[in-house]
Amino acid sequence: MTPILPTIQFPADLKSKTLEQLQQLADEIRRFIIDVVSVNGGHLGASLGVVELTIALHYVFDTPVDKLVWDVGHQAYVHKILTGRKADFETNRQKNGLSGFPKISESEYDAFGVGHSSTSISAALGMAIASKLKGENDIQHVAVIGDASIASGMAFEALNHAGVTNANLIVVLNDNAIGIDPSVGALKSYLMQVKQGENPKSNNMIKSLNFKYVGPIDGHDLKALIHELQRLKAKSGPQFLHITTTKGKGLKQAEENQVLYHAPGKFDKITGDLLENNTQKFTKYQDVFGLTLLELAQQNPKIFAITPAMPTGSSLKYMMDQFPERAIDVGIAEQHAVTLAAGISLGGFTVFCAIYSTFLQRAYDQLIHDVALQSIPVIFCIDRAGLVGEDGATHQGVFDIAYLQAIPNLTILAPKDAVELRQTLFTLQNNSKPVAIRYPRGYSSVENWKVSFEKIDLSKIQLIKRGKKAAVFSTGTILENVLEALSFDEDYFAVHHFLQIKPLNKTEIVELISGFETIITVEEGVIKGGFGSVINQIILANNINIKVINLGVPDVFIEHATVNEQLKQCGLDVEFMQNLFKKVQNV
Ligand SMILES: Cc1ncc(C[n+]2csc(CCOP(=O)(O)OP(=O)(O)O)c2C)c(N)n1
Ligand SMILES: CC(=O)[C@@H](O)[C@H](O)COP(=O)(O)O
Ligand SMILES: [Mg+2]
Repeated sequence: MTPILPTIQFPADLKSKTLEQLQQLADEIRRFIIDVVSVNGGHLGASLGVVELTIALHYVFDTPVDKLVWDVGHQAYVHKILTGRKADFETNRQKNGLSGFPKISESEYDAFGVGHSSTSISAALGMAIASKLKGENDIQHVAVIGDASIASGMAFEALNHAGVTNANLIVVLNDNAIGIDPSVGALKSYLMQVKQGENPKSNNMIKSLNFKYVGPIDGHDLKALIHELQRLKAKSGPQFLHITTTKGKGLKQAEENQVLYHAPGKFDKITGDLLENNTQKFTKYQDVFGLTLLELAQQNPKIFAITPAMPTGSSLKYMMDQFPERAIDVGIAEQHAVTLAAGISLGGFTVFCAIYSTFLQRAYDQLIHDVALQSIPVIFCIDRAGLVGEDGATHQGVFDIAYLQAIPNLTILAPKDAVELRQTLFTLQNNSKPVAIRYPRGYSSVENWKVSFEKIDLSKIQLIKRGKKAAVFSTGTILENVLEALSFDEDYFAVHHFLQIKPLNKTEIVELISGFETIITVEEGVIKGGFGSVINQIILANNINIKVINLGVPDVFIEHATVNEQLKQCGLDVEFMQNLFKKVQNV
């Protein structure tokens, strides 16, 4: 058989192909994605599940004039391959390479930038409303959204709005019955019923929101997909196509173990077997959190824990397996998770709410209005805080210190290592105020982190290294880089670790600073409004005449690359810091 993929650069190249050729193309694209992702890593299962859908969409619609908006965008590899980026696909998620998500600046075919979920219907509806206003009545606007993402508040808000418009919006629900972890909630059972034909058409929830509903149809049946999409294209107003697909389709292991193969890392492209990660250092921070919380929950029946859709990613799964009544996944619902935590806390439980730093951005009002304002002692376990690597700008956990800093009543903690994270979790069990603990993506370099529990003084500023002339004020795990960078120094630089970023004891800090010529603050978060900014304010308010250097993430979005490359870009790597320290010391 002559390969089809080499003949395809852009969607226009699809139009002349026969159904059989398009089916062959689907197989070739699957092979191509498996070949590249097995070597580079990245999101696998979601893209393998939408190969036929993506071909059908680009075959039927006239992109980029018709707008195609992917939800989350982790399933858009096929879309990238079909829209002029096949040759660059090997650079996916690498520095200066393709982004792992659709991005307006990368291609005119990427109608909307994504990474966080449940935005697609709002964005596509907005585009559809704009098209109507401009009299562009022939343009279609398609949002492709998964079954886990459509259960989120934003998606519901958009459906509710779309139903009272005459906008040319087509929502394609890609229902594979799983998110990263198994989908949860009542909507999941509803979709199940619809698929099993148990739900009478008159009782269709989507229809009752004024959408024309079609489905469910087999999302791997190219012929059926093309037929339905052609029909929908010719109609106007809000329409809804429900398709069913298999996440990981085409790679046996990915189909059978969908959670693991959501983003499996490197694997054998033939067998699908995962390859060992040789660079791995001891235990992931998420496991230090998840396994410690499990131990605490075994001892303390008052502990309750919540994750919005990341049981595996946050390692809350350990507690969920043993205590399903006290550890729950609420789905992609960060806002709900935060307010729910407040409610359960008021009911007398010690609530740990595990959220990635980047996703907590969604729940800022809930943090302020529902938790901090009422000083409800929820414990936020902020995972993936700092630079996250290949997911890039949409997923960086670099804003939390700055956005939490502004909230009264809230304590912010950033442990220096795995042991301190463990002891912090233990210490906080009887806490009476809201608190946020931030810890990074990736591995701890401490091997024996499972030490006996001990209460620690959270607010104590820790003297890590003595020095006479300059002081480094560091917070969080970036301390490791600071100490490595200072390996040359005997007693010029003092190093202090701030486990507690907020509140700070101003008098203690003023005393600490006195006697030094230079202060260098270091944090793995944005400089503007971060830890360093607060130290600067104290220095200014107290009229202290001292040289100050703030290290942190600069005022730009940090794109995809390895964490080490990103640290370098931000001047937080060992080499940069060492050169800086030497310059300060004048050696
Ligand atoms: C606001 C937000 N919360 C959490 C995530 C993490 N996340 C990425 S993909 C995903 C699951 C999406 O499931 P679904 O919509 O069903 O798509 P599928 O992966 O099954 O194709 C989650 C929870 C996110 N990207 N955005
Ligand atoms: C697309 C998405 O939002 C998630 O799949 C995310 O990439 C997970 O990140 P971690 O790999 O840090 O769990
Ligand atoms: Mg899904």
